[in-house]
Amino acid sequence: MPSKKALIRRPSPRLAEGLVTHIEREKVDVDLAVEQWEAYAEALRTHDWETVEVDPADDCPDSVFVEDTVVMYRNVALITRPGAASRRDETLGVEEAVASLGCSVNWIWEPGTLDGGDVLKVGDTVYVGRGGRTNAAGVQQLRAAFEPLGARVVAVPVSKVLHLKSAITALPDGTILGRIPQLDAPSLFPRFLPVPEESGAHVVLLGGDKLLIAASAPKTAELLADLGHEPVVVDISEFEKLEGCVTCLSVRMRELYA
Ligand SMILES: NC(=O)NCCC[C@H](N)C(=O)O
Repeated sequence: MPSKKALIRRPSPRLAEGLVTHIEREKVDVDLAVEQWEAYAEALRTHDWETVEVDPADDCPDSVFVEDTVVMYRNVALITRPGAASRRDETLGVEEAVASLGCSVNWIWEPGTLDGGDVLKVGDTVYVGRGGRTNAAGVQQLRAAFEPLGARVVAVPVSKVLHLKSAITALPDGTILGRIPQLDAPSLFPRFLPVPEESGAHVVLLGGDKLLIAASAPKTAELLADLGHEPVVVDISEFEKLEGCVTCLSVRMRELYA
């Protein structure tokens, strides 16, 4: 059944202590981050997504990046086991939230690790990045959870960026957006549109032609508008300092049985 709910999670007051792996640490303005997060949530609501706030996890600096803690396929919520040990407590509140929305709940178990940022769904194809945060057992467990539901799981090596979705996302027609130098195996993706900026590789599909995209990717927004899409621009500079992007601040739930 179609639904338009999006999980979001308010930034922790300790956001500035969030993990940084592939970029230099820069000072994060937490007040500005909260304003940016509120504007992001408002952009979702403006485009008919009902936002559902997971209880805040104030002791978890990276908890705003809620995408990493759960992967949805149909009405099944796969609670992850984040690759970074410091992020594992984030899943508790998320599990409660998805259960209260009526999802079937499944889990990644030790020794598996998987971050939601490594999972890109394009129709029934589920690409999963095997890299710094997601291990082989995590890939196997994802496959076991979703293939019986009709998914085709394609594992992709990821060594150059934090997550698979740091390098690519997909347009509504399935075209993959990204930058070839950030990919280990670009030939795995059948239809590929190179973008002019790194953060241009990240879009959130809002419905119809509308795509949420970061203010740091103006040339990509222009390119996408020129191809008939409607970019909806949000400034997420404070989250980008922590290797976050537009995708990681929400989890869209499109097939709830509510
Ligand atoms: N899915 C995502 O892109 N998540 C971003 C997570 C950033 C966070 N600082 C981390 O390193 O885990």
